[in-house]
Amino acid sequence: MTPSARLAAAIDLLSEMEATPRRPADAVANAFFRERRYIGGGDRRAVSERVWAVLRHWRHLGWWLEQAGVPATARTRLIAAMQLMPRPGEAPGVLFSGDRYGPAPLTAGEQELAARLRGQALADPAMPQAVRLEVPDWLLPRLAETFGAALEAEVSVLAGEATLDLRVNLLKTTRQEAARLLAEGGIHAEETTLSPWGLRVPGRQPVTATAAFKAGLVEIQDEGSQIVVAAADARPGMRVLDYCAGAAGKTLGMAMTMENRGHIVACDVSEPRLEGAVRRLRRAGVHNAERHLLVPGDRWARRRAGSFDRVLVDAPCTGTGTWRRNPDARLRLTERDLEELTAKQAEILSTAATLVRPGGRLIYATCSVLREENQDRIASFLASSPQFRRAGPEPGCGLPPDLAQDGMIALSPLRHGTDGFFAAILERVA
Ligand SMILES: C[S@@+](CC[C@H](N)C(=O)[O-])C[C@H]1O[C@@H](n2cnc3c(N)ncnc32)[C@H](O)[C@@H]1O
Repeated sequence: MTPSARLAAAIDLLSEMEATPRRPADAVANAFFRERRYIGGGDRRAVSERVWAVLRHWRHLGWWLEQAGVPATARTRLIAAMQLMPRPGEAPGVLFSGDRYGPAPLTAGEQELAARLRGQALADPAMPQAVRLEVPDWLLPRLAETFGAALEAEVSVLAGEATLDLRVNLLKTTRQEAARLLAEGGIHAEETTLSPWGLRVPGRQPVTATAAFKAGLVEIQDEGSQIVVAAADARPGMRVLDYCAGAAGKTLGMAMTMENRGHIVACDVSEPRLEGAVRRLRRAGVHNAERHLLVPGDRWARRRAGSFDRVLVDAPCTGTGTWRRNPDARLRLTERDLEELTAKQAEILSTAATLVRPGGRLIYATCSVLREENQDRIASFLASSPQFRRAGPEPGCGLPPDLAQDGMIALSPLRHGTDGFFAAILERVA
């Protein structure tokens, strides 16, 4: 594709995202490229990169368009992005070429906009703090409550780009051997500092195309998510429940720490997500796991009350800790979503708690950085559940010393280089 044709595709993709604002951007992009198989890998990456740069700086770009009195559309956002985040050798006047596959030439108004923004810095001192930090206005006070004096630094890193982390599957290989095999395929990974099973790959590399990935030796999993697996401390021979298992990201990790021995049940209310687990479990060589779809009125949980050594609740949450990967999620999140999610978290936690055996552990985790979903949720659960108390990590579970404070772990991209993750370790004492 010519640079102009790539820009035209970026305008189309961004327009589709604007037309379906509640849909995650990566789902829109996947569907977009599926319908346009003629767009090859390199072009796809270039188009996505341009669109994601807009998503990452959505509020900055919107602010500038508002100052210019120009409606925000896919075209105007991209013109603003080209002027405020210029790339060498690129100019809207040239790329909006009007040729066969390129976008229509700039209108007089768009030319005026381009001229007005040329040479301006993306961030302006007159911008409100929420715009500067690329967060919804209503959320800023909540983030300030979480991060205190570190607000600006923490949220700026959350707005950056994520690392690519792998969890080595010890059921099949060792960390050294996996790193060696990846290096043979041209991918040089470094050992993670917090997770004992992690490898960090610089930049965007095609890990899923490697023999190591295809053979189930490594799984893509953020280091923070691996730390949740360590906090769960699922050991060989235990009965373990992954209550919100999704496509089994953490089930895979726990099956590994269980050395494939004992029994693990992966539950979820979403059939497609649980379905997604099948291939991953097979690839990883896990054979101590079963899946269970939770349906309304299900008696499954009642029959298994008090029977699990470990219950992990990887709760549905705002995902504020994963904004580096999903910058568009910031735009979709509403106050109402947060209210609904905290209510759901409370309900899930109290049901899941009934499944823990006396002496067993309940691990509550989110990929959120908000107190309401994390520390406050645990405080309110403990206030109404005297049979549980916070517990320290078990020795040998793989967690670095001192990561947990009062049985709780709060990871952030700034302090730990991981996604924002929270985990609380609770023990059933009666
Ligand atoms: C954070 S995701 C889980 C991610 C998964 N554990 C992993 O590591 O890949 C939360 C999951 O909770 C599930 N969920 C939502 N409501 C639920 C409920 N009432 N009971 C159990 N699972 C629920 C969602 O379908 C979603 O898959």
